[in-house]
Amino acid sequence: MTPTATSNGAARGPDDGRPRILIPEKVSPDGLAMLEPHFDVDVKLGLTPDELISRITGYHGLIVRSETKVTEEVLAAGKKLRVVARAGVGVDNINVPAATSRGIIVVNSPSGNILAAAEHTIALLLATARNIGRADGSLKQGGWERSKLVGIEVGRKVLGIVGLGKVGLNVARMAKGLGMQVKAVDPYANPDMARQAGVDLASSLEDILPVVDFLTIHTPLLATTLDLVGEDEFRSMKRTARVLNVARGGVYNEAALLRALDEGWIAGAGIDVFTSEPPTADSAASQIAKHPKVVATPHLGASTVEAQENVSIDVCTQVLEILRGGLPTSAVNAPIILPEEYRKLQPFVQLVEKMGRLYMQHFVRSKGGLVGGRTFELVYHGDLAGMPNTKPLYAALVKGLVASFSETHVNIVNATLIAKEKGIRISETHSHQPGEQTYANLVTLRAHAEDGSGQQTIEGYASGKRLYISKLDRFSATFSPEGTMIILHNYDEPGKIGGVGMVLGSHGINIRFMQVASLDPELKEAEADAVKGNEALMILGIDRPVDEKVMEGLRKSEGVLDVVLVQL
Ligand SMILES: NC(=O)c1ccc[n+]([C@@H]2O[C@H](COP(=O)([O-])OP(=O)(O)OC[C@H]3O[C@@H](n4cnc5c(N)ncnc54)[C@H](O)[C@@H]3O)[C@@H](O)[C@H]2O)c1
Ligand SMILES: O=C(O)[C@H](O)COP(=O)(O)O
Repeated sequence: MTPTATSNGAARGPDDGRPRILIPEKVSPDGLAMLEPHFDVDVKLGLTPDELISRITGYHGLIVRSETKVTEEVLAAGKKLRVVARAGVGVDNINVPAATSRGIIVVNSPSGNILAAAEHTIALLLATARNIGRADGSLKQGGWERSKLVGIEVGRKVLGIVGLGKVGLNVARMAKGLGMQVKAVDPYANPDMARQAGVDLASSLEDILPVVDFLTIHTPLLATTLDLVGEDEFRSMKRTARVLNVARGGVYNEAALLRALDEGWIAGAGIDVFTSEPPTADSAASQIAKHPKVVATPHLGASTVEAQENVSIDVCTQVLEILRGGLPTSAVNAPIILPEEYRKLQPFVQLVEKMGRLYMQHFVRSKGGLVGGRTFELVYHGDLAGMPNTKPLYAALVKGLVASFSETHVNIVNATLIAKEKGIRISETHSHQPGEQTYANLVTLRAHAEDGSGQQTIEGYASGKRLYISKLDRFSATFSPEGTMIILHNYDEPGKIGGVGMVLGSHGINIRFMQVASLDPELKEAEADAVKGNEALMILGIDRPVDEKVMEGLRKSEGVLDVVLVQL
């Protein structure tokens, strides 16, 4: 085969035994210099998707930024690929599940560019306030427009931040330095950090929209944050307000943003990211980019010399480590369990992650707030209590809890750090109480309310590879935490099952299984007098997700106290 040129100018053949790394985007040389003594590093800019597919065979590592689409086809063609590194945060351009199924580790740099992204947000904030883009454009065209381009001051104005994570918190600190008042919405923000940064935490987006002069979103793009701000939200803002997006295209609905600008519901926008990049001709994204009330940049949030050095060193260190057989520090998809512990703990890792997800979906959503707080206790019984290393179970709980509100990828390496960042406290108890032999391999998850008002409990166990939930709050049950489920809290009276079956049947929804969980026998006696009849939980496994109409129908069924849709 023809030798390929390496980034340090040397020419080597691909078969000389050294691992090979392909870099199809501009990545800072600082990290690459660490790789070059050990591997063949090929920088090949401007590859088409087909060229990438045909070239990737024979490479052990691939390092990309946001432009390269690492599709299933690319991964399938990369027969020798062991690692895909994202020199940045977002991995939305990488098919992570396909990488996982092929055992390819995906790593990123979660913090290397956050300062750059925060500073870019502030740059857009000031540019929208002072019409910098239009003024610069007009002057370059020979104009001298002063009276048309009078701006506003940002000092003493209100900045609303949605998503007070790494970037959001830095934006908040910088905005305070500009003399702004900062209000933030983030159900999982760390209140201590918010207080220290001088940020008022609000309970909902609706609360802040009418009062903010600027709004900036710093959440990941998830199902729950797609179109977070649409027509209704824009209409509820001040007509003088301006919005900023240095997160991901899609957190503001682009069609709604265009209307809001055209019809004067808001005064302007500073936009760095779009749903398609570069925006396709005539799309809402391209009209926004060209709009006179918009200052637009081509996804430059992370494009500083310093940020590019940071992310390059971050990911190249990990590529080096992985290709030498070590563990990465920021793996997006690495197994959260080490091989030697895998066999014994694997079913429990899945169980505990599902218990975390069930907790977030059942208790948190059903009560409309974070009633259970962030203090958790994991109790291991039976054989599990004797396991010396339960770190994978701890990591699995953090993963299950944060999955519903963050795209942060939790693994055994970063779980403690992420729990700390999110203000989640987890204690682990190895229960060796006598007489527990019958509870071999049982796990109890307890959530303690912050105000001391009580606790919620989920219990589960694994039998071989099968997982079961045996207790949900005050109710005893036996069901597999699998797929889509509806959990109804109801009075345990005759006729309930028929009523619920009718509602689901009328919408053509098949029931896969049904379980009635009754009040824990010990509680039953104590509570029997206090409640109107007995309460029960009805757990229905269904064949597909249902819409709000079905949920509303179930809520209206007689004797139903609460209904929650759970996806596990
Ligand atoms: N434009 C760029 O070049 C650039 C550079 C860096 C990061 N980013 C993007 O910025 C975003 C934020 O990055 P980060 O590092 O701060 O992430 P992060 O995970 O540290 O913070 C995200 C925060 O959003 C919160 N959140 C999630 N859902 C929410 C909701 N519905 N309402 C309110 N808050 C919610 C989470 O609790 C978390 O605190 C990511 O999408 C990232 O890809 C863009
Ligand atoms: O997710 C990120 O890290 C940013 O969006 C930056 O993307 P980039 O590396 O393509 O600049």
